[in-house]
Amino acid sequence: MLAKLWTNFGISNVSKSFGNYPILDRIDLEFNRGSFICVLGPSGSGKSTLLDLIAGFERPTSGAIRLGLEEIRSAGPDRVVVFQDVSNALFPWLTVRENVEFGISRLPRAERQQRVARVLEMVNLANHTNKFPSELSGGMKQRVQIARGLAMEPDMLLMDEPFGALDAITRKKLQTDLKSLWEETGKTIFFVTHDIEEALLLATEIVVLSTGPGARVKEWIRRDQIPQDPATVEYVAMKTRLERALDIDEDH
Ligand SMILES: Nc1ncnc2c1ncn2[C@@H]1O[C@H](COP(=O)(O)OP(=O)(O)OP(=O)(O)O)[C@@H](O)[C@H]1O
Repeated sequence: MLAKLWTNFGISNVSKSFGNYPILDRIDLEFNRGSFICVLGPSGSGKSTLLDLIAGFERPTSGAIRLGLEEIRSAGPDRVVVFQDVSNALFPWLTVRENVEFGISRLPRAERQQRVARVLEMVNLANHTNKFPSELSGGMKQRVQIARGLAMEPDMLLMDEPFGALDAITRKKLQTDLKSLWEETGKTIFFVTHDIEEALLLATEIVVLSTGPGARVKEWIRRDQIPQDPATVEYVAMKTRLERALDIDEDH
C-alpha cells in the first residue's frame, strides 16, 4: 500500500457536543506534516475528545479534520493511539515481541520479524523481547506500546498523556527518547499533556484549550516562538504565559 501523500493536517472549525452539552467550540488549527503538537488545557476541557476526533473514534458535530484533502471519517492504521494506561493496552499473556507483532499479524512473517526487530531497537527494548508485561517496569511497558504503534508504520502517533503515570526520572528519559524518535522518524505527533515543561521540551506547536464547556483555542504557540533553552528569560516568560493560559498561577 502506498503511504498517503499529505503535507498538511487541518482541524477546520471543529465543534463537538455530546447531546446538548458542548465540549469543543470551533477549533481551527493547521499543522505541517512532521509537527510535534502538544495540547494543554484544564481538566475536562476536551483534550482527549479532540484526540478521539483525530483518531476517528468520534465524529465532529460540525467542521472537519483533514489529512491533506482527505477528511478523517473513521479510525485507520495511518493513525495509532498510545494511551496512558498501559495495563489495559498490552496483552499480559503475550511477550514483548508478540505484543508488538499483534497489530501487524497479517504481514508476511519475514517482514513482520524485520519490523518488530527494528521498532524494538528504536525504543531500546531489543534485549527484552521474550519478557512478559508483568516482568517490565511502567516505563518499559510504555515503550512496548509505542513500539507496537510504530510497527504499524502510521503517519501519525496520537498520544494521550502517555507518561502521566510514570515517575519523574522515567518520564524524563522517555521524553528525551521520544524526541529522538520523532527526529529520527519524522512522524507527526499529537500529544496531550498537563505538563507545561513537557510541552516546551517536545513541541514544535503548543495549543492551549480554554476551560469548557465549549472549549476554544486559547493559545496557539508556533514553532519559531517556542524557546528551547530553559536557562533563558524567553523560556521563563513562555512558561509564565502558558501557566496564565491554564490559570494554574492563580492557585498559588
Ligand atoms: N462519550 C462521552 N459522552 C459524554 N460526555 C463525554 C464523553 N467523552 C467525554 N465527555 C465529557 O467531555 C468533557 C471533556 O472530556 P475530555 O476527557 O475530552 O477532557 P480532557 O481535557 O481530556 O480532561 P482531562 O485533562 O481530565 O483528561 C468532560 O466533561 C467529559 O465528561
